Formats: sequence, C-alpha cells, structure tokens
Amino acid sequence: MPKVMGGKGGRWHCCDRPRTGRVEHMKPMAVLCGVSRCFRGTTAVDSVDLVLRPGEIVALLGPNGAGKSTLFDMLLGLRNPSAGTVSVFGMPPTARRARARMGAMLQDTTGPAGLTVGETVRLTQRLYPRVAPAGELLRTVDLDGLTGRRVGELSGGERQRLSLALALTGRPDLLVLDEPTAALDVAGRRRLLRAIRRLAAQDRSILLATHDLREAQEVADRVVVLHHGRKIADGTTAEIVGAVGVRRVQLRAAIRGEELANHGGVRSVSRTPDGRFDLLTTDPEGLLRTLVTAGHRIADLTVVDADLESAFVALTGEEAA
Ligand SMILES: Nc1ncnc2c1ncn2[C@@H]1O[C@H](COP(=O)(O)OP(=O)(O)OP(=O)(O)O)[C@@H](O)[C@H]1O
Repeated sequence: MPKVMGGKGGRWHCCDRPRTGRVEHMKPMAVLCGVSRCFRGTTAVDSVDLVLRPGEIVALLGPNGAGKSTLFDMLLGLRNPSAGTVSVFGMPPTARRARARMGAMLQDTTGPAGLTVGETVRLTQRLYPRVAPAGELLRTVDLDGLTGRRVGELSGGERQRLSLALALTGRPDLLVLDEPTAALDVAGRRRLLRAIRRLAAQDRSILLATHDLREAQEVADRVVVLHHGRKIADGTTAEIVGAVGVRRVQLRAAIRGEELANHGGVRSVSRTPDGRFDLLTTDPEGLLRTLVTAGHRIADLTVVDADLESAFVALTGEEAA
C-alpha cells in the first residue's frame, strides 16, 4: 500500500511545515503529536500527528472504524489518549479556556426533543463566555423561521442545521464537524458548505469528517486519510492524487476480473453500471499493452485522471461511500 506521506521515512512529524499557503506562518490552533488510543485490544488511533491552522478546512476521511470519531474525542478532550499529546490553543483540550474556543457538531447533538429551537440555542449560550446572538446563529443555518418549533418536530436536515448552530454558539476558533452534511438535501448541503467556507475565511479552523469524497474535494484545503487508526495520507487533493499516481481505466473485454487484478499496478477492479470493467491502475499503458498482446479485443475504452475518490480506493482498498 503506498504511503502518501512526506518527511523522513515516509511519515510526517507533527512539527513539519503544513502545506496550505497562506496559513503556514500562523500559529496552530491544535497540535496532535503521536496520538494513540487503545480499547481493550483494539488500537482505534495509532500514532497520529496532525496540525490544524487558522483558516484551514481539513477533511478527515477513512472507512468505517478508521478512528475518526476517536480522534475527534481526543481533540475535544472527551477522551484521553493512551499515548501522545493533544494541545489546543497551546493548552490541554480539557482546559476551560480551550473548551470555550471550540465548537463541535457530533452526531445527534441537538438536545432535548421537548425544547424549542430558540430555547435550545439560549440554553447552549449559557455554556460559553462569549456568544453569537441567537438570531444570527439561526440565520446562518437558515432556521430563523423555526425558532418556536420543538426540536423533536424538526426534520433530519433541520436537526442537522440546528446542531451546527449550537456548535457555532460560542463563536469557536476551532470547529469540529462529524459528517455535517449527512442528512441534508442538495440545497441544504450547498448552504452548509458555504457557511463552512465563510467561517474559514474568518480564520477559524475546521476539521470535518465525511464519507462524501466529492464534498471533501470541493470544500477542504487539506485532506487527511485514516485507515485502521493510522494516518496514511495528508495533503491537498492534488498532492494525494498525484502521489498515489493512479488512473481510471474503463473498458469491455472478454476476460475475468481476477486476471485484470493480477496485472502489476492494478489497485482495484469493479464494474460500471453498464457492465464495463472499472480499474484503478498506476500503469494504464502496460495494462493495455498486455491485453492487446494476449489477443484480447478491447471495446468502449476510456482512460481518465484519478480524482480523490479513486485515490482513496487505491490507498485503502475500500470503496468510497
Ligand atoms: N468505546 C469503545 N470501546 C471499544 N472499542 C471502541 C470504542 N470506541 C471505538 N472503538 C473501536 O475503535 C475503532 C475506531 O472507531 P471510531 O468510532 O473512532 O471509527 P470511525 O472512523 O469514527 O468510524 P465511523 O466512520 O463508522 O463512524 C473501531 O474498531 C471501533 O469498534
């Protein structure tokens, strides 16, 4: 499996320079250094280094069970690492002053179903020393028309947007979002991504976990991939795609998928909806030469540059959601 990692020995150290232009001279919002977390025999997070800087949107990708939520919990001070250190604004994440500057949208964090949207926001405001006005928060997430609606009567997408409003209540400098667009329709997703970009433009730092790789490619300055608890890639989409070096080849041929998978350079073989082979390979020319030399008739051939989704599949060996 290729490592898309820089630094000595193919691994980034937490003190290495970040790679996203304008933010690289700014003081980090958070630094995770060699962070691990074990649960009775399972290593959920394994020696992860991560630096989050102001104005950066970082997408955290990984298959189910890769360790994303556990990493979030340690960043937010909700769990202690088994090894390594977490520092947020130069403090432990459990420090009251650090907590006051963080906001989190974890899965299903909208509070009691019997409270109204307005009551929920006002209750959350009591937790922070500096707060955004309720009207502004609800406008940001397009819920200003639903102030009197009970939380239990909101749709899935509305609950999701309320959850973001609650995460923004304390005007956080560091925002942690766990699958923020999971229950949203296309328009809601667009609005939320726009809101996230606006926050980053105000020099907030945003770490978001998503299974939607197109969304990650669209919104993130940097992408971090976790697999079995380890960080296996960290960079811009272009850097990751370039380092993995795969291309997508689609074709029709009278051959078994296993034979294609055996060709050097082929990382995955699947089928398109119209029945063509869909291959990710680092060596498309070599593959086609081998097929032609072996006398296979190739039809409906396309070769395209890889995107983040292809790189993810090549890196993890798992299909994207
Ligand atoms: N409290 C716990 N006790 C035991 N094992 C745990 C606990 N929490 C997480 N794990 C395990 O740690 C691993 C990482 O889990 P985690 O929830 O961090 O992954 P994830 O990337 O967030 O997954 P998903 O995408 O499914 O939300 C999994 O194998 C999970 O079963």
